[in-house]
Amino acid sequence: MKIGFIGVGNMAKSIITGWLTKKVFEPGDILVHSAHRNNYEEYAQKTGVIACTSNAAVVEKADIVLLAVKPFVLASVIDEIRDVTTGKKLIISMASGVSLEEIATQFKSKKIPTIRIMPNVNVEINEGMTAFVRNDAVSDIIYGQTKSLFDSLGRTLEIPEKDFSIFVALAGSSPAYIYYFIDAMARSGVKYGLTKKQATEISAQAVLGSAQKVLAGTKSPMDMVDDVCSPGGTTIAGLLAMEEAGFMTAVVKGIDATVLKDQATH
Ligand SMILES: NC(=O)C1=CN([C@@H]2O[C@H](COP(=O)(O)OP(=O)(O)OC[C@H]3O[C@@H](n4cnc5c(N)ncnc54)[C@H](O)[C@@H]3O)[C@@H](O)[C@H]2O)C=CC1
Ligand SMILES: O=C(O)[C@@H]1CCC=N1
Repeated sequence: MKIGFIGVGNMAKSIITGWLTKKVFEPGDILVHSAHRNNYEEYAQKTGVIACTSNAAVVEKADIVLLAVKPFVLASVIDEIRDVTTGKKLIISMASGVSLEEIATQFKSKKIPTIRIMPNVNVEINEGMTAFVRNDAVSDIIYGQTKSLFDSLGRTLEIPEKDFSIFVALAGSSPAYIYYFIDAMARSGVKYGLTKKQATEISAQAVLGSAQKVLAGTKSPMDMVDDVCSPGGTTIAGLLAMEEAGFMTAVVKGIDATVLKDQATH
């Protein structure tokens, strides 16, 4: 099976790395094309994936085509590939804020099997979180096969399309917020004399262990907060100071802004 990428930016490269690591695809089964010839040709030389000379060539040669361009470019890309896209090709879009209906309108056909996904950059280390929804042209078999390709990149979840905006906030965009939190913790460590490297490792490991404990699912996060807050201790002092600075409100406002921005793309 050949898989093609239109757009070879941050997200496409993260997915390709995740698949090559797990040997889900060989480099020779991956076709790429993007707007910047120097970038994608050099990338193809480095990784062994196949560089195509146009977006249409990717569609002609691939069985599955991932549209990995920014949302505002999607319409012009579909204009370029419409004539070579038949019902035998599976189209996967990861563009935030662009619905399946809008994609079908752009293709001028409801018969193009299309899956909308929302991955995150952590697919690069096979620890991603990817949401899925499909249109009526995608059979159960194709859908199951496609989902298992993404299962190799981390966790996957089928959700209704109406929930994609909140999913973007909680999983697509949130790695940036979590990296930012880790960096803020690390800077505090530097303030107290640690090197940035030490402080970053300490903070990242604390986030990783905490996330794994939440996913283990024995207790709610709030119960675990209580377990760490010894009466009269350091943690409750720190937590209350963070709340005074608006920690919970800052997070919720950030998620609200992400959702609104995603909805504004519709
Ligand atoms: N970066 C992220 O963490 C995530 C991104 N996404 C979605 O993934 C998509 C891609 O995002 P990024 O990889 O971050 O963007 P990017 O800017 O890193 O990459 C975009 C790619 O599209 C190419 N491109 C631009 N115009 C083109 C055209 N006419 N034909 C072919 N290629 C063209 C560029 O050369 C570049 O390789 C977006 O729709 C975004 O919403 C979804 C989830 C997470
Ligand atoms: O910032 C963005 O628009 C994209 C979508 C999710 C992550 N990055």
